[in-house]
Amino acid sequence: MNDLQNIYIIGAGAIGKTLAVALRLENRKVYLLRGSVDDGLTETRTLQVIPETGDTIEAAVEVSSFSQFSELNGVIVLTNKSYGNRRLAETLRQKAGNSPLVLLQNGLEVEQPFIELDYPAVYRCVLFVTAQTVSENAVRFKPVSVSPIGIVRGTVAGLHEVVSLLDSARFQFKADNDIETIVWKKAIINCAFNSVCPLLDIDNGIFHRNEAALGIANRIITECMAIAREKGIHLDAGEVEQNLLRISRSSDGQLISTLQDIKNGRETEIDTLNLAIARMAKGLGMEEAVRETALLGELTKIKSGL
Ligand SMILES: NC(=O)C1=CN([C@@H]2O[C@H](COP(=O)(O)OP(=O)(O)OC[C@H]3O[C@@H](n4cnc5c(N)ncnc54)[C@H](OP(=O)(O)O)[C@@H]3O)[C@@H](O)[C@H]2O)C=CC1
Ligand SMILES: CC(C)(CO)C(=O)C(=O)O
Repeated sequence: MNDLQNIYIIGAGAIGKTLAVALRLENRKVYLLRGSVDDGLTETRTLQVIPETGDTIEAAVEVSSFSQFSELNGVIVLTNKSYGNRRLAETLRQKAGNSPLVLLQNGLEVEQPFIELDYPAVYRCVLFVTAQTVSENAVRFKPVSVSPIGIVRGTVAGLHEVVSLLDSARFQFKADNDIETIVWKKAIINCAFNSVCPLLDIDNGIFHRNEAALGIANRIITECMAIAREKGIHLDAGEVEQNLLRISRSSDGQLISTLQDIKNGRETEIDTLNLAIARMAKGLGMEEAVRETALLGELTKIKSGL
């Protein structure tokens, strides 16, 4: 029997901590599990979430690791960086049983390792929030709009069940029946932000401040849309550009996660962004159509390894 009341959040980063606090404040049963380490420790930490306006909220959250659990019987929410998915898909397989997974991650093909290992229920979310770690137990958080969740593999009833378990006043979710289109739109925008900003070593505002940078973003949008079309996803280039500009204005001065990762010597998610587009293009015999997207991705990867 699956006890969906248990919510296991994997990855104690900016998003994982924020979600854990939002759910604890509604008395949900939350376990925050470390994604990159398994030190066998369990501790209760007081985590703080600092909004842009208004009062800081906080909650006591149990933080532990995989070896503390023989099974994860409930909803499993992935808030780890996408490059950890392949290893996590293997580590989790036995413990997860039939528990549904919800992926709160940027990028394309991030669900692939879980599909390959036959997880029975996989749901995908596109996050419309910004969260940044400010200290070990504090996160700055700005909800932009309600984050949609849709089905990769599962049922409509299952989708509504996970949405109602995760949705809360402070971190809102809704069910969406066309998540693939939203995933692509956001991923294309990230292909521009997560390569151009790190390569220029500049903040997210560059696209609304600099016409030449916006020109490069528009070429990336055009290239990626050609691949999206082949996958049956039809987007409007003008609308994607407007979304990119809106994010650029609203996050002026902020550094994109890939640039923060490079500055901190961590791996980046470029493999599930520009490099995922390049792999898909190769599979379709369309390498020439995505030359700039692929090149920017390769340069970003080189920069992260220097
Ligand atoms: N922050 C934001 O504003 C937004 C984030 N996103 C997406 O949400 C996801 C989470 O982002 P965010 O919380 O900001 O990222 P953080 O870097 O703050 O946290 C990610 C967590 O991933 C875990 N992790 C890192 N490496 C590995 C690994 N090799 N294997 C398993 N787990 C690992 C770590 O957990 P632990 O410390 O427990 O080991 C880490 O704390 C990403 O896909 C990001 O692109 C999307 C939109 C906005
Ligand atoms: C594009 C952006 C900045 C929007 O939140 C994002 O996805 C991120 O912070 O990783």
